[in-house]
Amino acid sequence: MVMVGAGAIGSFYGAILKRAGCHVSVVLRSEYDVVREKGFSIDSPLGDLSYQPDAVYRDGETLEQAPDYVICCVKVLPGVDRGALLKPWVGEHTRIVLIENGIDIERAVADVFPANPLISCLAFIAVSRTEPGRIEHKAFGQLTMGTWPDGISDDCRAIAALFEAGGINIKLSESVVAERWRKSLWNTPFNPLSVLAGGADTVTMLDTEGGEALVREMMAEVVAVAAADGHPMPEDAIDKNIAGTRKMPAYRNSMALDYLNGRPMEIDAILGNVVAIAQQHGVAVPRLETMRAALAMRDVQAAKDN
Ligand SMILES: NC(=O)C1=CN([C@@H]2O[C@H](COP(=O)(O)OP(=O)(O)OC[C@H]3O[C@@H](n4cnc5c(N)ncnc54)[C@H](OP(=O)(O)O)[C@@H]3O)[C@@H](O)[C@H]2O)C=CC1
Ligand SMILES: CC(C)(CO)C(=O)C(=O)O
Repeated sequence: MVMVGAGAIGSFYGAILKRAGCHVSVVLRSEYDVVREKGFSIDSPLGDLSYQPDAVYRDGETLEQAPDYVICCVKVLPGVDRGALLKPWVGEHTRIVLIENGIDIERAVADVFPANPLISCLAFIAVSRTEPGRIEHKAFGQLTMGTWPDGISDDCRAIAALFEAGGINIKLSESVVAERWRKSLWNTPFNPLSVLAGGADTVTMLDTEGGEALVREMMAEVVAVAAADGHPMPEDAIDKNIAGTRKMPAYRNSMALDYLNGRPMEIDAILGNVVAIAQQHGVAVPRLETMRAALAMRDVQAAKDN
């Protein structure tokens, strides 16, 4: 296995594969020296998952023998060409696995590797990097996965079995695109809203006057876009999402953490692509459009200020 991008998600799921007995290599950028020297230190309710990867590479190195699986865990950002990033590590028979948030994020990779099997995964986990090479896994960890654009191939079952052997619950889905819409029902409202509210957690967003109503309205827009795109959701999907979120302790999502740490945010993957699909289908999404424009302004201003 080669993990391309081993921040919070890549290093955590790399640890899981290591527990399953896999040979796990990582491709790193800023953390190359630290991880080469000390490995990853991972605090987790599953136990101490700290490990030394079998090999640590820099971006752009090459391998004599291509791996069976390349697992892409970088943020989905407009300036990041994931196809180019993966290229050195993907051979003729390599299966590509994405563990990343967002809607319609597979196409850019599939276009570069049309002949390689592509497995798309959604992570339901709270994990973050606290310092270089140090990861804090707070809760959850389930992966939902399927072959892109649909079906469950043997390759998909094989990698799912490895994650399960490492202690992770897996949901296999015949339609990973529908699963992305279901996750988007949560991420598309909550992630941008938390940023525009200055890094608000879930309890603040739901309990502030007008907060839950706004989240529900944004969710209704996502439901309408998903349905127009061929992925209708159950009628109680919004109620269930709100009730589920209310049961969780106050939680800051990955975009809120990026914002608070001055890192680029996945605005297009999580919100912009939903707005673009709404426009293709002629679905009105005034709240999502407003959020997208306001977040884009924040990004532009941050770039000017830094
Ligand atoms: N964290 C979480 O709880 C959750 C995250 N997700 C999703 O998972 C995905 C990954 O997120 P997360 O792990 O949190 O993000 P992180 O920022 O923690 O990690 C991203 C990693 O990608 C690396 N990277 C980026 N560009 C390159 C490059 N050119 N070469 C080598 N490495 C590169 C970064 O390196 P560097 O440090 O040098 O920038 C970093 O190690 C995102 O799509 C996110 O939305 C989904 C659910 C929960
Ligand atoms: C659903 C959640 C909150 C964690 O899995 C997430 O996707 C995020 O933090 O962006």
